[in-house]
Amino acid sequence: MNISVFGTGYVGLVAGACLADVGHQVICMDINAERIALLEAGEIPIYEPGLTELVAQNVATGRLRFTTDTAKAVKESELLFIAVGTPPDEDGSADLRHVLAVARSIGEYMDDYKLVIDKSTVPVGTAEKVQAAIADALNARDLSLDVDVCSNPEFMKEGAAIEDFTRGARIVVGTDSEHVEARMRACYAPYNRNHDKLMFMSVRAAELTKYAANAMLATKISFMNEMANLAERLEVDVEEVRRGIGSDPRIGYHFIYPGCGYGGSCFPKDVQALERTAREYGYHPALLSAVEQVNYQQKQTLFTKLQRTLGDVIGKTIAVWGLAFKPNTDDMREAPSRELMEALWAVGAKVQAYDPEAMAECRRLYGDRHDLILTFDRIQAIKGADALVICTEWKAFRSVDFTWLAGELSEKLVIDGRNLYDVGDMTAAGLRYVGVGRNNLRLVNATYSSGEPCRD
Ligand SMILES: NC(=O)C1=CN([C@@H]2O[C@H](COP(=O)(O)OP(=O)(O)OC[C@H]3O[C@@H](n4cnc5c(N)ncnc54)[C@H](O)[C@@H]3O)[C@@H](O)[C@H]2O)C=CC1
Ligand SMILES: O=C(O)[C@H]1O[C@H](OP(=O)(O)OP(=O)(O)OC[C@H]2O[C@@H](n3ccc(=O)[nH]c3=O)[C@H](O)[C@@H]2O)[C@H](O)[C@@H](O)[C@@H]1O
Repeated sequence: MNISVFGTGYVGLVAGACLADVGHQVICMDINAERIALLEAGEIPIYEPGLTELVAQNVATGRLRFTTDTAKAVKESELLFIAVGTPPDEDGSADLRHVLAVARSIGEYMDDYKLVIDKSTVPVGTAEKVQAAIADALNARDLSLDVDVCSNPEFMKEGAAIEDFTRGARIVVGTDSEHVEARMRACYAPYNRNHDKLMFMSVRAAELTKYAANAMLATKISFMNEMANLAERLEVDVEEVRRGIGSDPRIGYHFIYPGCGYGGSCFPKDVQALERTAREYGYHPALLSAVEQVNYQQKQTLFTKLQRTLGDVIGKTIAVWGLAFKPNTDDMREAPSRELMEALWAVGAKVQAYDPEAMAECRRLYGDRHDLILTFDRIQAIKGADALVICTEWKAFRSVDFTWLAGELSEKLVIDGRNLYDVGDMTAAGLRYVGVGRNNLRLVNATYSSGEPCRD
């Protein structure tokens, strides 16, 4: 099939490359000329495991092409995927500017039937707005052409995006048209061989399914972070509780890892946008507000724990391991590391940071500043530091020589935002170790008693 994908970000580029890989003819279009030039030169603007090879292979076969030419992308394909960003607007709702700009361009350039597929995460009712924007542009040209709009939300995770796209649990399509159903079945047939993963539903249900999925996952995380904060006060190790509840298949082990708060480009913005939608429709979303509130509080936990254990962080040098919002990506959008570093800088502390993939992104975000040193490796980040804080659970951080670490850090303090280590091993090496919900803040600081203040 001839497919165009608008937007070559995490979703558009992965979707485009995967669809080309199963035999479709794909054009990836972006208004960012620099990005397209990079892609045409064989460079990938983001870090996503396996993507460089997948793009190269499919460009070589001629099935994957890049362009900044909107008219070409509209005219040459029947299936038009919209995969542009939907960032939060000032009031927290999803900003549909980019989605509707693509819709207008489709109406401006189409000259035969098109099936428009909303892959971006968009609020309930957006497909109708996309249809209206296309119709307006067609009217302005005095044309009446058939066009269908369906919803096909994406559930991939960064760092495992190719695997998720090609072997995801389900493919949700919102449509009430038999023709659209047939075309979408044909498009996804290569991924649908073993069992039927395609789920057809109403357009509005598909749009809400995407937000409900992200909100449910964010709720699990905030719930577990709340348990961690409680466990700390009850002198319980939350990791034991995690194993205890995860073993119940009704709960499961996924997304119950306590930590320093969820980040990334989606959970924060999608929970906020769903909350906004609820309010718009006269419903008070008590649970969603609490999920957000717990996460806001959790993102401060690393700095609070540092302050509580060190007393004062002014003038200290803090080593930070992990800058990306999660492992296997270079994405630092809403990353807990940013909250920590900005809080440290505000009180006059220095940061020595290392991340296997996000160093360039960190430099792009913060530029050259005297209180940020990006080191060549994780070892260099420790040299001359007073304490270590772990923000991202990259595999390479899992095995460490604790005795060496205790010898290097002047305060012998490790704040572990991802609970990577065993409390006993760390203390045996002479380290003061503070995890999240690990019942050990009291051990490292006798003055700690009342816990962190609750945010109203
Ligand atoms: N990042 C992720 O893992 C996932 C994201 N999503 C959703 O998918 C959508 C896209 O997300 P990302 O790929 O992360 O965004 P992104 O910000 O990485 O990329 C968006 C791209 O769209 C381009 N763009 C903007 N306006 C355009 C236009 N008029 N025509 C063509 N290109 C245009 C931008 O230049 C940019 O390259 C969002 O709605 C997001 O919520 C859904 C599932 C996973
Ligand atoms: O809509 C989206 O963009 C995507 O959002 C998430 O994917 P992503 O943000 O890439 O990454 P996740 O693995 O879900 O992690 C999100 C955040 O939650 C945190 N997390 C995750 C799991 C957990 O148990 N604990 C926890 O704190 C991670 O550290 C990270 O900061 C969803 O998992 C995807 O299904 C969805 O498609």
